[in-house]
Amino acid sequence: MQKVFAFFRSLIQVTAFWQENRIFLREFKYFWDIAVLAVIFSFLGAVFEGAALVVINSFLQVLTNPETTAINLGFDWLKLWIFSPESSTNDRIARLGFLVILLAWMRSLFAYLGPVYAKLTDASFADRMRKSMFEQLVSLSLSYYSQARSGDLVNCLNNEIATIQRGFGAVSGFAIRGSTLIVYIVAMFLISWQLSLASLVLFGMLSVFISSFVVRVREASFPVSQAGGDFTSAGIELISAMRTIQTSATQNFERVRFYRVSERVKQALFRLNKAVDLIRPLAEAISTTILICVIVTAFHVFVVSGKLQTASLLTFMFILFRMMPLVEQVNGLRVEIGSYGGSLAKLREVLTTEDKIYLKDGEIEFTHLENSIEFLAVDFSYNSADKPVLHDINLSIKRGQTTALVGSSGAGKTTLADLVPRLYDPTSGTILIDGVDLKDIKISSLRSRMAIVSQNTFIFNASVRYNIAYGVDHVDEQTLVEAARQANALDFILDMPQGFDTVLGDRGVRLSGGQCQRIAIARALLRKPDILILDEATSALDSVTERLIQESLDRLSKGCTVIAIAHRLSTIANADKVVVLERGRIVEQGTYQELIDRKGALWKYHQMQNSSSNSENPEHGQL
Ligand SMILES: Nc1ncnc2c1ncn2[C@@H]1O[C@H](COP(=O)(O)OP(=O)(O)OP(=O)(O)O)[C@@H](O)[C@H]1O
Repeated sequence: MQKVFAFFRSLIQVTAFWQENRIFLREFKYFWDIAVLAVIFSFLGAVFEGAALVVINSFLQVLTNPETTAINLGFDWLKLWIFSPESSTNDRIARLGFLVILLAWMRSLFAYLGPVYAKLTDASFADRMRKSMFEQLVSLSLSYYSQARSGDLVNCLNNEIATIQRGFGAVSGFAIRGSTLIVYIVAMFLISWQLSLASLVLFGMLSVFISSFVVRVREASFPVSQAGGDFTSAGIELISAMRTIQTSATQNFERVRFYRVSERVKQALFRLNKAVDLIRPLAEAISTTILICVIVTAFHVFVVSGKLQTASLLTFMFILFRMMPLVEQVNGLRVEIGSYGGSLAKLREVLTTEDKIYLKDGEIEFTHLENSIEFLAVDFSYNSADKPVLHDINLSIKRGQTTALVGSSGAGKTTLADLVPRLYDPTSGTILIDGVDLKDIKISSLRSRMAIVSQNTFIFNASVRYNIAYGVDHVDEQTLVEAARQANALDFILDMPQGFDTVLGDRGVRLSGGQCQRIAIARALLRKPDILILDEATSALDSVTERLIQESLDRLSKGCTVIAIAHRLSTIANADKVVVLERGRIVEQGTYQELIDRKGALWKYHQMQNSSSNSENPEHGQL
């Protein structure tokens, strides 16, 4: 039996449909039971509808010809109950009427349950898609984000998934209406196979005709997704850059740009809708023509010649009339499903794993640094097509020491520091941590023992409490207050309207640069890191704030192994080791005094900063 299952599974897996859509289809395993119930309920609804039609046919026949008993109800016991010899005509009509009512109520019950479960299936599918997107986004290497547009990703999360949910709804609607249609067809065949065959051939031709439009609609859906991504990007950029836009008085320039993207969305949607909307009226006109032709032919050929009773023709027409909107809906849904092609392609592009870089997790738990972190002949480039950003880095970072990275802007200091928490993997060479390859260490254990304090610390639009305790479980009030105190942040937090419960706004807009940094330091203090990466602020702070921050950084650094990215030489005079980088290469390393005495690169920076601070321009006092 298992072999049979395996055979079918492999058969399904090699089909082109599975290959193209497996990213979506495999999600079924999470909600297959709901999907199965939706299909069963919908099918039962269709079965009861078909049964009601057969009984209505009998009901009409008995009404028009009360003496008749030559009626096929499918079950002998049912026929015996309705047409029992002692029953009067009134009894038969009443029993048939009761049966019609019962079947109609059963149909209504399942016509309710079917769509409810179908919609739950759609919602479960969208839920799975959102969760898959999350899993994909958090497991990708950061280098992916250097190339991806955040607008495209937000558009996928928001609009494309909602669109696909509608598409999935269309598929289940297609299945539900399709199964009802099958039941109608069976009922039609029971009345007259000749008429049914003729109708089927005609409706089949209509279906083939519509297929050519589905292709056109699918093609028109791709520009809609592209324009949607462009528009979301433009929207995100507009809101994030509002300060720059207002201060640079570029509203007019931005208006032209924004209007142009919005216009592109309108045009793409117009072209898609033009293709979609053409089909319905066309299909309606063709269906009506088919219907009238079938009725006229049926009347002349079958009723006049006595091959079909008037009651049966009436029922046949009744079924055909009920079938017409269904046929239109099924065809409409086919077109609609085609229109989701662009969204499916976009989501597939994001969720595909084969063409993306992931960091393979290691297995060894990291608890603390015992000896050193060693960089051995490390090269790194952000993308294989780009030039390397780091070349032949050989460096030893000793436990408990402060290693300062110095160099001009773009020299590669941040990139080098980012390799330690494994935000990226070296393109070649190795990084060892206490002799173990960094790639063999469990990433979460490594990162949980590290803290990064940088000028770009992300502040969440949540309370001060949430921002400081971020990523640490169960922090009591006393520890929280103490961390804020140590970070010299307590005074300004208590001055805020709701103290630790004050919400800080998007990206911490309600905080000054210096306050953001102190929140970041408090966050790092709570983590009690073993390894600390400090990316010093390049923006000038007033001397009081600078002293407060330096003080809190000194407290934070105590007992840690520190990698400090320095922009002002004054902050690294006490470092155990200074590493000077130029264009991605280490040009010298040693203690601060050794390098100054050597009169090399650091000495040149030293001279530059001295002369610029003498010229009283603090901006020039930085590397
Ligand atoms: N995410 C990225 N994708 C592609 N290239 C990048 C990325 N981040 C940085 N770079 C490039 O890598 C080089 C080194 O950048 P890095 O940020 O490491 O320099 P830095 O020395 O820290 O500079 P700064 O002092 O200005 O912060 C630069 O040329 C930069 O353009």
